[in-house]
Amino acid sequence: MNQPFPISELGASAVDVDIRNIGLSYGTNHVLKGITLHIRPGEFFAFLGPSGCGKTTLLRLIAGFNEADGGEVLIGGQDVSHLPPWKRDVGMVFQSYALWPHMTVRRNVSFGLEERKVPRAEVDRRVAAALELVGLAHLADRRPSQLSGGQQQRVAVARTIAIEPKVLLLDEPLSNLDAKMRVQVRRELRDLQQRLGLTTIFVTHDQEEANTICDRIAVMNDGVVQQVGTPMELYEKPANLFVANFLGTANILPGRVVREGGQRFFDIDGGVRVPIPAHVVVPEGAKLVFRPQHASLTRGGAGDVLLPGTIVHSEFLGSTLRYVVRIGAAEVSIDTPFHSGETLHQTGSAVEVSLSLRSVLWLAI
Ligand SMILES: Nc1ncnc2c1ncn2[C@@H]1O[C@H](COP(=O)(O)OP(=O)(O)OP(=O)(O)O)[C@@H](O)[C@H]1O
Repeated sequence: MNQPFPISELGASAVDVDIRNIGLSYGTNHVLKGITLHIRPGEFFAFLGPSGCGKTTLLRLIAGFNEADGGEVLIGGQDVSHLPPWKRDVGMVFQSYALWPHMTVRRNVSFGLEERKVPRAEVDRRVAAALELVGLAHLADRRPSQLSGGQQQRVAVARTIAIEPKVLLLDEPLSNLDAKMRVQVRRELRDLQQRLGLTTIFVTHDQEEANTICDRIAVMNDGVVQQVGTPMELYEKPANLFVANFLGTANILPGRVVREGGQRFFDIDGGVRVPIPAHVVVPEGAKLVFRPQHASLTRGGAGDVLLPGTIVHSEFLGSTLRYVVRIGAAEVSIDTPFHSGETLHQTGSAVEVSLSLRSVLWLAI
């Protein structure tokens, strides 16, 4: 997929997608609860969230396959909320690929163009260009059953970009591929999207997939957008516990803020007390949250926050030592870099978990 891009000047006309206060219910099941998002022109954007949170429903709604109870969808500034799918200029790649089994690869790609009454010479040009772009020109005469999963996925992409959509919608396009193929195809998708400069929305429940290929991510849960940001923003500054947990591993210590003698403390459930410096803001109901790699283990060591604990489990993972440590009533994971000659702390030994206050997140639900 490294050929120069020969299809028309899609990138030059990249459009934005504006989703305004979208609501959708199936009976009493409120699947989308007032979703508002702005996807920038040429952006690779992900809807990320657990199964059932409403991502596919939202994607299908942008495509025109679902109708909202309220709200608007604008593509390139045009309100398409009441237009049928074929009038929206969007292309959707389905999880199942939905290829015609009895047609060759070439016919699968040309079919949609013929249906649209595109002139023959233009069909041939676009099909050749799309197949070239996904690196499948040499397999144009095969049928889908004679292709690997990754190749079938590329046919589905070729068929979609051949219609020259303004927006590309991808519904978990990698989920039917094995782990190795997923990594390869996701790179190809990113590369293709960059060369096309095509506004692309990608649905996934896999944080690694979203992190590696998308510019920005909307993290969704239960029909609500929890946070929008770049992968790094979401990881470093999660807005709440759900986002912290969904993107990477988060250690969560429940407890409560208490005041004694003019000083604030965070009493971790189970009896460990941490002083809270005056300048630190702790929201109502917050828990003490930190990433495994932001802590270290010391015996009488230094750190803004020192939490006494007991080693529950330890593992040597090559470059990293992973510990599970009991602190109060909770268990946390700590990853420390392995230095040559170092030995593991033994299970049952008393340690101190050392944290810098800068790496502590005070997050409520
Ligand atoms: N046609 C439908 N009729 C009734 N309920 C539906 C319909 N389509 C989806 N739902 C419900 O809407 C909710 C959201 O479904 P949706 O497919 O959007 O979730 P998702 O986040 O894409 O999940 P997954 O990752 O499992 O595909 C679910 O509770 C689902 O059961």
